Amino acid sequence: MKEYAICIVGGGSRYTPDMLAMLCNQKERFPLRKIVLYDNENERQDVVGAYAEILFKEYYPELKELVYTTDPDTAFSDIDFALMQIRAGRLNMREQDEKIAIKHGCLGQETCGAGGFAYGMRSIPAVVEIIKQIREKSPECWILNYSNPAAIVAEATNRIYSDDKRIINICDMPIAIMDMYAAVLGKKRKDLEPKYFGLNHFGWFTNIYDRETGEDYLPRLKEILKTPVDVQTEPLFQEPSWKATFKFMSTMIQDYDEYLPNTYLQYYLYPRKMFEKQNSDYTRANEVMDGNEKETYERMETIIALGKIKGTEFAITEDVGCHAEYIVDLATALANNTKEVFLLMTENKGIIENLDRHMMVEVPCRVGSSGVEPLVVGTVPTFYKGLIEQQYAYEKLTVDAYLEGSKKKAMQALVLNRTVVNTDTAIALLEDLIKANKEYWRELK
Ligand SMILES: NC(=O)c1ccc[n+]([C@@H]2O[C@H](COP(=O)([O-])OP(=O)(O)OC[C@H]3O[C@@H](n4cnc5c(N)ncnc54)[C@H](O)[C@@H]3O)[C@@H](O)[C@H]2O)c1
Ligand SMILES: O=P(O)(O)OC[C@H]1O[C@H](O[C@H]2[C@H](O)[C@@H](O)[C@@H](O)O[C@@H]2CO)[C@H](O)[C@@H](O)[C@@H]1O
Ligand SMILES: [Mn+2]
Repeated sequence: MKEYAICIVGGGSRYTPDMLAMLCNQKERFPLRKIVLYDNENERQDVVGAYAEILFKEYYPELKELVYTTDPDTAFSDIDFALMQIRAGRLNMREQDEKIAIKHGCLGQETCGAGGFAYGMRSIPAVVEIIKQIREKSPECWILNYSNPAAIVAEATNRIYSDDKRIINICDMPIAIMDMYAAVLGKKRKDLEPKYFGLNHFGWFTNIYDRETGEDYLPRLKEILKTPVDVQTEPLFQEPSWKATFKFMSTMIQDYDEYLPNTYLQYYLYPRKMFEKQNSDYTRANEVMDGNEKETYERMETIIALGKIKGTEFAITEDVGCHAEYIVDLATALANNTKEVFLLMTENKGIIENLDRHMMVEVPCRVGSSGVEPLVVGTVPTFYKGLIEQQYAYEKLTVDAYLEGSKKKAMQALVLNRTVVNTDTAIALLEDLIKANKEYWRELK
């Protein structure tokens, strides 16, 4: 079996340790000769790198090469896959995004509304530059992007690298939701086959079929989920904000009982309610910095001090979470031509007949060694069409604003976002976001 070389871009991410564990677990199916970790911050990369040395010595002795570096030329030479998970501006800029939006009476959220807009304007140049550097060194490698806001990054990369069919944008939220469906049905996620349409963080499940019997569980799931369920599928979901998100799904299903919504629709369909729930002094960024990020780094530092993982409480298990699992499954499908179906972002091209052909939709796609083949959806009803078109216009205008350096388009994008709406708010918000993002955004005129 061919052995591959992969690079994790944003190697200092709090998601990297689980991804590395997943690569160890999957070595039979997806054998590797080289793993590269690349980050633009030395201090972070060195910690994850030192942790990876211990992990691979114990769990992946067959691996020929581990490289951890902040040099892009070293990182991107001779690789078959780049898994990208950068956070331009890190979590302290996420905190700014959230708090500036709240100050203006809007929802403060990482990927939705004004926060997602600000993050998008930082992510586009960073991701575009990294892709350019990767293509100089490894023109054929698969680039699998998780970096958020994925909808905006996908729109930008599709416009800027329109001929490059080896860039794939992916999100784990739909499968995290499917893990929850599987749990309440007493099944495994891989027993289920979804039909889904929409944009990233803005979509609906229309059917959940049993892969073996063909039964559609959607009616049963709607009944079950009208009552809030306590989701236990990921340790992270025990945090108060995730608990509240999954709990709120029941309200959405009671109000809209046609399809099953992505959790992120709560922000667009109930922006006032979501705004009222926020704590302007302590947002999700604070929760993550004080919680998951800190714990992840402390865990790696403890392991480095111990010098071992096996035989300790940190020994890796089969279950390393769906974020890592999904991206490694996707890489495996590309490498081994498995033709598995994934929910991915892809150019519409008629898959959803009554929507713009160039829209970056999130739909089921078959994946094999020749790439991504989206599966037909058909037409979508007026309510969903209206919502999607407005949200896509916001995403498109955000990318236009970046490409043209246009303040007018930036303002128009914000007005179109259902979490902002008012023109005076959009203008004031934009001024504050420009000031906060001086170091990251191109100049808007
Ligand atoms: N698509 C999805 O469903 C999904 C799911 C989870 C996380 N994410 C995304 O994954 C990313 C990582 O999240 P996190 O919470 O681990 O963030 P993090 O801040 O812990 O890690 C991101 C890493 O990227 C590095 N980085 C930033 N800019 C860089 C650049 N230009 N070049 C190289 N490295 C750079 C940072 O130094 C940091 O170590 C974010 O974009 C997040 O939104 C996406
Ligand atoms: O607030 P955060 O940073 O904890 O999460 C924001 C991300 O939420 C989704 O990803 C989930 C994922 O669905 C879940 O399975 C698990 O792996 O945790 C992730 C969050 O930490 C969402 O899809 C991402 O785009 C968000 O960045
Ligand atoms: Mn996502």
